[in-house]
Amino acid sequence: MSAIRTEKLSKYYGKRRGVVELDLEVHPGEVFGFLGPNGAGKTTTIRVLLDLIRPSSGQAWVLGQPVRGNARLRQRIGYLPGELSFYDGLTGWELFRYFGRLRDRLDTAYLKQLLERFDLDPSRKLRTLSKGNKQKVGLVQAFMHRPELLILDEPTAGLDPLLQIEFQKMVREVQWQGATVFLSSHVMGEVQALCDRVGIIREGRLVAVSAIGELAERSLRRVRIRFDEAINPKEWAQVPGLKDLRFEGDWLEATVQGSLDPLIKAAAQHRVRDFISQEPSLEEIFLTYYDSRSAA
Ligand SMILES: Nc1ncnc2c1ncn2[C@@H]1O[C@H](COP(=O)(O)OP(=O)(O)OP(=O)(O)O)[C@@H](O)[C@H]1O
Repeated sequence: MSAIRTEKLSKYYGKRRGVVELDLEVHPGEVFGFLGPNGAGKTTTIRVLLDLIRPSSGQAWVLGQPVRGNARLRQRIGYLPGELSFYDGLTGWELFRYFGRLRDRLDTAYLKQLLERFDLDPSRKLRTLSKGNKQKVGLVQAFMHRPELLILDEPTAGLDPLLQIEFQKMVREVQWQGATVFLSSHVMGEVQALCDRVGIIREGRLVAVSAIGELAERSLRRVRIRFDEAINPKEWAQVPGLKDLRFEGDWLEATVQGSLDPLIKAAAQHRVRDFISQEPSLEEIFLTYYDSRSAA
């Protein structure tokens, strides 16, 4: 059983594209990052998964069940919306009690523990809270019933760095306890730190799904090699996968696409004194991927 599955899922708002023929699969127990620029279709996908909007065509399943008209599924999902403003007139407590009633479950001890972890005062009306504090309310309500699946739309938007770390700890804990986490994000560092796999969505279409490590392998990395002697530039022109070659005395610098192997084999013909390979950040990976797709 998949935690989330969509099949040829499309959503149009009139003529405007939301998402197009999305085939998505999230495995139970994984943390899956859903990445894409503004307007790519992340929120649209999430809203379909929660049955808040209906797709134009295609289907979606959550925890093995069709999402359509399946209100009971919501009790098993923790959802952090991008915007909580709908509940502005309530205090934190009122909101938590309201959700407790909706879900038929309120574990006050666990709730208090979450409030403490997120350093949140639940007695204030949501309207009076800063963006960061509102986000904390949203996170607490998403986690408080220990859901099997968490669907989080931009979970750390507005959180300070310490709370971002606390959030990451929470995600790891619930994953350890068996939950699945699906999160949309622009924050590459967070995705890199947390996610097992990522899906990249662009203009409504899923353009890549990959384990974080594999994504890194496919992308560019900057390499610097220092040799024991000055080197001859001509020798390197034929090495596959090298771009932007630069030579400075006994240093060679290059951008490598794909496998490092040809470069390492060529370098091994000489005495190597130093070798520096810079792991691409997810941001670079992302840009590389987008650039190569748009050039194609
Ligand atoms: N209610 C709506 N009516 C019309 N168009 C919409 C509506 N909601 C979304 N769209 C359009 O659908 C596309 C996908 O939007 P969506 O909000 O899903 O993207 P997103 O990836 O979540 O972006 P962001 O990161 O900015 O939240 C966009 O072109 C957007 O303008």
